[in-house]
Amino acid sequence: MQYGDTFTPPPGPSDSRPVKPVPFTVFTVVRVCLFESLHVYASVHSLFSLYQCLLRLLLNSVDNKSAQSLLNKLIRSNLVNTTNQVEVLQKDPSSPLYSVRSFEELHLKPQLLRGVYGMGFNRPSKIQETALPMMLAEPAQNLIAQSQSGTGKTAAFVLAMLSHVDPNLNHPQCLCVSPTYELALQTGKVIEQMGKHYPEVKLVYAIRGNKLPRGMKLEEQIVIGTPGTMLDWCSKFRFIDPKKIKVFVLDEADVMIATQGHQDQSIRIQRMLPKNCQMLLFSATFEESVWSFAQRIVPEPNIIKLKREEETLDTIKQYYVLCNSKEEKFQALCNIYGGITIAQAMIFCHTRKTAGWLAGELSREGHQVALLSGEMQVEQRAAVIERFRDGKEKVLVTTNVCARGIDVEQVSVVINFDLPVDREGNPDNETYLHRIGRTGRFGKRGLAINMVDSKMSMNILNRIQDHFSK
Ligand SMILES: Nc1ncnc2c1ncn2[C@@H]1O[C@H](COP(=O)(O)OP(=O)(O)OP(=O)(O)O)[C@@H](O)[C@H]1O
Repeated sequence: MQYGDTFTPPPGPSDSRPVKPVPFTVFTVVRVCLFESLHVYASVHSLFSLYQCLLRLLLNSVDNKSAQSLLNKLIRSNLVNTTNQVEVLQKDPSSPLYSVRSFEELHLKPQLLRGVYGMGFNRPSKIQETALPMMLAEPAQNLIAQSQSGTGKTAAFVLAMLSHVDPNLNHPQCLCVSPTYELALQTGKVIEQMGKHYPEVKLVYAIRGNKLPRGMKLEEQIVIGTPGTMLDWCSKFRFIDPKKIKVFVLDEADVMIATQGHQDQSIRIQRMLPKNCQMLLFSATFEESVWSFAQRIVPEPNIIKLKREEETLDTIKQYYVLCNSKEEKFQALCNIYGGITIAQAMIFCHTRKTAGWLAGELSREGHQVALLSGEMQVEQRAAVIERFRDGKEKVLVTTNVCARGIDVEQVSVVINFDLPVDREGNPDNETYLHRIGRTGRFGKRGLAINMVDSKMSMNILNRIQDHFSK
């Protein structure tokens, strides 16, 4: 058994965004140094422990208890001090959570400021402090924005929508298009939480299953949904008058274009909107295809883009475990099961079949796991995610259906039981990034474990490493 630690020091200050650095006070430097030393100690210690744990597995002295207790230590050391860590990261110019401003300085409405603080947000993240002034400017400015998974994009555009809405007008004014039913519901929840003290603003979901009577005109100011239903509501059923829309948000653009039909539907919605409607597009990754889609849909945009090496988060440690077969991967997983369930874990498989098999085998071993895969009804999928979010299940076995956007704060471990590959068997770098981004949300520490079972999968992992230069 071998391990690969891809941890590299955080990159230097980014020049890709117009952020003014603040002078570091002695106090800040001392705090950061102290934190970093503790962090390095914890990392070295953790690495050593993981190495031992993996070595034991290799030597086939599969001693469940000690392997588990070592991994437990590793994971615990990654779970402590998260609040402190977020605070430190928000003061570190190289962090995506860095901020020189407070929410007060962003001139939010008082009701929204209360909503933000009520959610426990102390300071904006980099994407929030950079994007919000552009999104709230008059006249409206368009934006194409990239930021790493879990750095606060959703919160940013939700704030923008809530800021622009006129609560005295009872018709849709903001449309937000998400690639999946689950993501639409999740964003809706953020709108509800953030708009808690702004009850005049109402929200409706344009998602499959939400059937409205013919001829109805919506009174809610914000509509959030998936592209197909949103398009029907704007054109076929005319529940929405697209000419009255002020803000159009396209979330997870990379996922959107990966789904058959979503790209065209989004473009058709956009074509119905007035010229002065504000267009906002967000994505965690920007391959060439996403980029050209973004430019088609967002005219004259402001652009916030990351450099390639900034795409992965340094708060997520990435390892790999070498095995020889699917069964060996399963055995290795059983050995570390106690560790991964200290908090919550997501296990990604390439196919529904493997996910079903793995969930079945883990259950037979007496482990309590949840299974989420594409063939389930959307309502069933939402219920599984809800149970997982409430912590009723500690482990979720899934396919790529859950790789993107799902925000469950307590996920501290992501396991790639199968590495992500595209239809041609090439590494799927974007999916890799989205999968590991389910952990390490907003500065929390996370662990990603990749299971390698052949020369071919080792080659794929190496290519993923090369792609991100990490
Ligand atoms: N300023 C903030 N302070 C503290 N927590 C925050 C802040 N902004 C967002 N969060 C929290 O961080 C987590 C990730 O935020 P969010 O879902 O907005 O990120 P995202 O960039 O949209 O992620 P993804 O790319 O995976 O969709 C959420 O749990 C959110 O509540």
